[in-house]
Amino acid sequence: MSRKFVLAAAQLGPIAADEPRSSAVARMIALMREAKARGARVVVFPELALTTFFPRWYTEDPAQIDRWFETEMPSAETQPLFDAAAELGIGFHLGYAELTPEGRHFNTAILVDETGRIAGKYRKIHLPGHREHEPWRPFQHLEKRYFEKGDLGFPVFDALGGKVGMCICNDRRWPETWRVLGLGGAELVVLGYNTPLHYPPAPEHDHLQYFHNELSVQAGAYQNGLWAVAVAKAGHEEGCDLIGGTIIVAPTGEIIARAATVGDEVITATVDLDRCAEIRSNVFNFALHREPEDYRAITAPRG
Ligand SMILES: NC(=O)N[C@@H](C(=O)O)c1ccc(O)cc1
Repeated sequence: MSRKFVLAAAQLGPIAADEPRSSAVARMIALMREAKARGARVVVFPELALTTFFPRWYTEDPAQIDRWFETEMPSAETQPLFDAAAELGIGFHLGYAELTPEGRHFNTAILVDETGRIAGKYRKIHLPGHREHEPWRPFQHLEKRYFEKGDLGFPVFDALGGKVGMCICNDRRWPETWRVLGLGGAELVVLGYNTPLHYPPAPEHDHLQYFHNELSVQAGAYQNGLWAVAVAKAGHEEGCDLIGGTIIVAPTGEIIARAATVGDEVITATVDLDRCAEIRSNVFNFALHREPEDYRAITAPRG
């Protein structure tokens, strides 16, 4: 399989609380068709792409929470996305809230290959925000309340003719995420995000939200010599502004495609996985230049 292909990122605009899954899926199928028309082998959708970003609301009622979660994948409502992908012969990445048969809740993403097979699955490890109701905030960020920490590590999968790593949203801000994926051999990292423009604990940083997104993804790509795609759910959603800024980044750290709106939008770029060697055989040749003996502090257990 060729290691050079067109990658599409499909940014989603806001999803209303009362918007049915079927509507979000229809929007994604339209974007998938556009991606295919532009020659894409795979299309990357954001974190929690089937619903509104529900951790912004506090509830103590489990039923109110569980309605945002998927108990099967595909389900009757998401099957059309799988059918469209199989018909078009295109892979996709989808973030969703996962409720397991054992009653466990995860912030999850899957990678589906061109044949419709689930080739990879990841459960978010860095859960941001808080656990209890904090009424002083204009909106909540209750990921620590509604999700368990992921139990699948930072996985790298054989897909798209190469090695694909996965992480989700807040994970992108942590260098450890990227390094573990890089050490796992990832040549492309796919991730989605929901990032509010307003950061209530430090509003003086609001104007830096786009910058910090780019800084994190560009650094992760460059320092590990891999391609990265970061895809937003964006726009004014239930009174909360989410940043856009969907980007595709080369192993050199350069942004080679960028969304121009905060709505539904497809961006594409030609990705050549062989270009990882430009960095990985040189400045970040891990075998030659890494000095793990001196990195013990970052792997020490929490003290
Ligand atoms: N869905 C996410 O993981 N979003 C986070 C992030 O973008 O890191 C995040 C968490 C809390 C905030 O107040 C802002 C942003």
